[in-house]
Amino acid sequence: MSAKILDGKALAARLQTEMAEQVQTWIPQVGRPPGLAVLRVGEDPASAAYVRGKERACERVGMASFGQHFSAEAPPSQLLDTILRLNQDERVDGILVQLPLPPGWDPIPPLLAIEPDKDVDGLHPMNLGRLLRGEPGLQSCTPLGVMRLLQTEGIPLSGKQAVVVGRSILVGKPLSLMLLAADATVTLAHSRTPDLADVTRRADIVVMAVGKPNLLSADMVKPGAVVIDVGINRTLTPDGSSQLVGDVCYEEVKEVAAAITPVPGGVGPMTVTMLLHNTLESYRLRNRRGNGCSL
Ligand SMILES: NC(=O)C1=CN([C@@H]2O[C@H](COP(=O)(O)OP(=O)(O)OC[C@H]3O[C@@H](n4cnc5c(N)ncnc54)[C@H](OP(=O)(O)O)[C@@H]3O)[C@@H](O)[C@H]2O)C=CC1
Ligand SMILES: Nc1nc(=O)c2c([nH]1)NC[C@@H]1CN(c3ccc(C(=O)N[C@@H](CCC(=O)O)C(=O)O)cc3)C=[N+]21
Ligand SMILES: [Mg+2]
Repeated sequence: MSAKILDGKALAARLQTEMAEQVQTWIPQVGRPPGLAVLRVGEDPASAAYVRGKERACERVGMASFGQHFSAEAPPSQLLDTILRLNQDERVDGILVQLPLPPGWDPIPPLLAIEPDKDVDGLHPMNLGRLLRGEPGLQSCTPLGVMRLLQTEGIPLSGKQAVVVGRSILVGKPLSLMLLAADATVTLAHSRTPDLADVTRRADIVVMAVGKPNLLSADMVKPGAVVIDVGINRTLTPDGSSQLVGDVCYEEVKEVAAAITPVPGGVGPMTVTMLLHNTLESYRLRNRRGNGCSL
């Protein structure tokens, strides 16, 4: 038996089409499109590619993008001043700082400077606190994309054993809180987990968010489990071309799992889509207040 392929790319395309239609109906009521500002520092080629992808997606659904790029040698106060200006800019609904920042740049001051209502990456302590408390607020895009994919595919979470491998503030930790809120029993594993296979073999749902190719092999997966691969790794094939792979031995795990996300085409496109979703949510909240329109 071969696993059902969870097609994040197709779901992302569908959701983006819906959002594009909503944007077109709301622009006349609000008098402007939703706006997203993506801030990038330094010359990391992967970050540059992600930011391009986000800006393209923005334009596809009719949102305005207000990207800015800073040199790694620029004073960090330039980034902070820009954030404070964007906080006040009525055309901007979402602000995000692409991570990681270059060596020597502390991500905490910019993350704290972003107005929580415009924090579409969900990384401000206010929004992380809301997530922890189970209150409404902007939530991190990748975990949100994973949850949306699971829900759309009708995968039950309540009472299930969920194992998340990787405990970053961007992915693993917030995702474990969302799975917990959906009534899964959650285990959060990491590099100091002594016997990872023993932990993952108990799981009904395994999420890999590490950044190590082939870390999850078929013998580590319970037959019939659902496997979500968040990992994005660029590797070289024997013939020297570059290839994108996740954290899962995809070919062998898909023979034991009930369902699996591919890389590319799984979680990645959902991340970008949830960024647009958060920006739209922020736009609606900002324009609902007081002025009698029905967003
Ligand atoms: N598809 C998408 O949309 C996205 C993909 N990614 C990708 O997901 C991956 C994870 O990203 P991110 O969370 O930012 O990464 P981080 O590097 O911040 O975190 C990696 C986590 O993996 C853990 N880890 C490392 N080695 C092992 C191991 N051998 N066994 C178990 N756990 C291990 C680390 O443990 P410890 O805490 O002990 O160090 C850490 O918690 C990357 O490949 C990244 O590119 C990220 C964001 C979005
Ligand atoms: N502040 C911040 N927020 C982030 O959300 C954030 C970040 N920093 N830093 C880096 C990670 C990584 N990330 C991805 C986004 C899209 C794809 C994506 O679209 N992937 C496609 C393939 C893209 C390709 O071909 O290169 C796919 O998996 O199908 C992947 C990874 C967001 N991140
Ligand atoms: Mg993917």
